[in-house]
Amino acid sequence: MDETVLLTGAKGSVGTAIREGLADEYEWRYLFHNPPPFDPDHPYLVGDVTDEALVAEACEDVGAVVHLAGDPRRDAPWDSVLENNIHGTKLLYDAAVDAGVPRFVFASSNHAVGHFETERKPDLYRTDDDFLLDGTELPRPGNHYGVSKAAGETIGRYYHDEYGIDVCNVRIGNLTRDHPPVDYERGQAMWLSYRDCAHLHDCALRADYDYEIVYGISDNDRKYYSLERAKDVLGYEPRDNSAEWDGEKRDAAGE
Ligand SMILES: NC(=O)C1=CN([C@@H]2O[C@H](COP(=O)(O)OP(=O)(O)OC[C@H]3O[C@@H](n4cnc5c(N)ncnc54)[C@H](O)[C@@H]3O)[C@@H](O)[C@H]2O)C=CC1
Ligand SMILES: O=C1O[C@H](COP(=O)(O)O)[C@@H](O)[C@H](O)[C@H]1O
Repeated sequence: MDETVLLTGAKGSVGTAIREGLADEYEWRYLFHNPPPFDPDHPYLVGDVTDEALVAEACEDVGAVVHLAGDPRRDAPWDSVLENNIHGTKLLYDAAVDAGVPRFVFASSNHAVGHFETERKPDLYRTDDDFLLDGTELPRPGNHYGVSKAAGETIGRYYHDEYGIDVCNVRIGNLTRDHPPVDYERGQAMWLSYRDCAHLHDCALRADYDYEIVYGISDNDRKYYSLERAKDVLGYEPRDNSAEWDGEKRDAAGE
């Protein structure tokens, strides 16, 4: 893509994985919540996604938005997710369609479907359990934060149907740098490595689709989220698998 790509939440963990992995692939415009404590390698704006004038400026002459900004806490209070996640996402969609942006990639979450786990855990976190969610299921949020992510997906559905903007919702699992979460079966089932995170977002910026919900995890043996949609529609080719880690990385033979 030759046009500028707006990346909100650019200083956060997911933003860092994308900036580090795809720095040279796009003409980025970063949106930081606060002045960054480093010298960014691309132009940037500073402010809040609920600032309508700021997001209008941020979306000018943009070919795609990757929207990560929000309160990521699983126990985030309702006031915060309502303002930062739901209202902020709605305002950014408004700005994007007003500016004629053709594509919007939204950071959804595993917590949008968290209550599918309630009657199945801990078995579904284990390799010998066949249960898989594939993105066609209705949301079953596990907390108010998950409600806000399901709302973000639905806001995108509306803006896609009403205005024709391409939308990809990435239900991100558990992003951790260098290795999967230790002593945390759920986290190992939904681990997303930094390089797979960058690659998945690269795919979401390049592929052809209309409205999509995909799971954003590495190809973990323990997974209970299907990767078929991400692979078939986006061309995602994950390279990591939490099963290859046991304190340190093991080779394919498990040694
Ligand atoms: N890290 C993970 O494993 C997962 C992350 N996600 C989602 O991905 C996105 C990024 O998450 P992380 O990078 O982990 O979080 P983070 O907290 O590291 O980064 C989020 C960034 O958004 C900014 N932000 C928050 N509210 C804002 C607002 N109103 N206006 C402008 N900027 C604002 C924060 O200052 C922060 O820099 C979030 O939407 C989160 O819900 C979803 C699933 C898993
Ligand atoms: O949506 C998110 O999910 C991940 C994984 O959830 P957890 O409850 O197993 O930690 C979380 O780490 C991240 O902060 C959150 O935004």
